[in-house]
Amino acid sequence: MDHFQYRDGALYAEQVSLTHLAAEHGTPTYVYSRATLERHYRAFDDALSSVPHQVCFAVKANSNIAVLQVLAALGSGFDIVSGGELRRVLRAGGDPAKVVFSGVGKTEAELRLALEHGVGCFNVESEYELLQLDALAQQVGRVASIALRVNPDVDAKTHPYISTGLKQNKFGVDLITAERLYRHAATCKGLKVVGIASHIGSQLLDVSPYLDALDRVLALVDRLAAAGIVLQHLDVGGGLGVRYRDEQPTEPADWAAAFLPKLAGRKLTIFTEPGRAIAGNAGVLLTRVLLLKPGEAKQFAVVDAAMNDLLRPALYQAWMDIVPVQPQDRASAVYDVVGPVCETGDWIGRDRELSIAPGDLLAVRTAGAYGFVMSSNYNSRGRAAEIIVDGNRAVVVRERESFDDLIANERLLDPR
Ligand SMILES: Cc1ncc(COP(=O)(O)O)c(C=O)c1O
Ligand SMILES: N[C@@H](CCCC[NH3+])C(=O)O
Repeated sequence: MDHFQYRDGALYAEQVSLTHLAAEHGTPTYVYSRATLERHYRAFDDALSSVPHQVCFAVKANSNIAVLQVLAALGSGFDIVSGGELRRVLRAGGDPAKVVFSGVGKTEAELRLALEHGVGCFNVESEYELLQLDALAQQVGRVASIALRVNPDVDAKTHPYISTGLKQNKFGVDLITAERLYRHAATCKGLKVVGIASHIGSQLLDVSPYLDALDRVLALVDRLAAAGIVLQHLDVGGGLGVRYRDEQPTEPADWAAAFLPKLAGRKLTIFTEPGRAIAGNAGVLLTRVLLLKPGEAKQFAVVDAAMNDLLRPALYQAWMDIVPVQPQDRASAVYDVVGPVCETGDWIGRDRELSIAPGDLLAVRTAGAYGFVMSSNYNSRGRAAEIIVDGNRAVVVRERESFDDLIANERLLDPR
């Protein structure tokens, strides 16, 4: 359920007409709903309410500063993967003590920044990082709280590009190595061992890979405890899927009910890092039909949003729902909905039956996660505007990039 609903024949975000938003602010534009963000955050918070826990929103899914601000105000922590994401969290009023810092390639500058701001936990993903962090922490006179991100080698049964918990994936360290590294970390002056983390992939529709991963991780937790290394928290990662078409994703309450019994008898605070399940259905991408172009094999609807605005279809062949904002009663046809970018792979949807004409406004649904954040300036296109709706109010959080913005930081060679 989300707060994008039809009323009197037109699509609204909460109480705001998307037709009006597009008329006033242009397209392509991402629109987010505060109420949906809040409801999804609460679904995770409530699902874990029987145990000590911390929900850490995965900033990579949607790093819009107002989105982060809404979540921070609800008490959310954040899962970050770069210094840039840390800056955004701080700017949005997030508490660095509730931040977990994941990532396979943290730079020295990023580690220093995170140490300086006292992030809650470094989710360490390699031996190199562990040793580097210990040295840096000692250098700056701090102690870094750490978890090792373990790679439990389970098949999350998702798209290969978004599976992260198989041994052929670059993420985390295997369980045997992790045990050795924990024993070493326990002796390091710059480190405090506090937890363990695992994240096996994204857009997971079934809880069984989660449960398999958890069994392997808990076996390590118990082996460590027997060796005197007692962990305080278990970070189960994110990854719960959403419905793009007809998927039946597991709800947070059912997901929690499935795994919480496994923790009985252990005193572990649960961390989770959902991104898509919180932000996905909280956003749409508004785009206008530029023209209709009949071809010999296909009819094309050329719209003003392209793969630079929404990469998921081109990158993962992802199916995203495309709906008219003001459906009209006229003949329909089957179109490939494509953007203006000079790539055959630049499509938003294929073989879609739509009743549209040039100038019509379309909404790509479930675009609140991995939408704007994956956008680029390819073909020197300015990035889309971002608006957040709160009841009957709409706030432009980020203006559309102008052509001037695009070249503002570029320099010409001195004349010869
Ligand atoms: C370490 C980590 N945590 C959390 C997430 C968020 O995943 P999702 O948006 O699928 O919940 C990801 C992305 O897959 C990730 O790599
Ligand atoms: N960008 C991906 C998810 C990436 C998950 C990050 N580890 C998507 O759109 O589905």
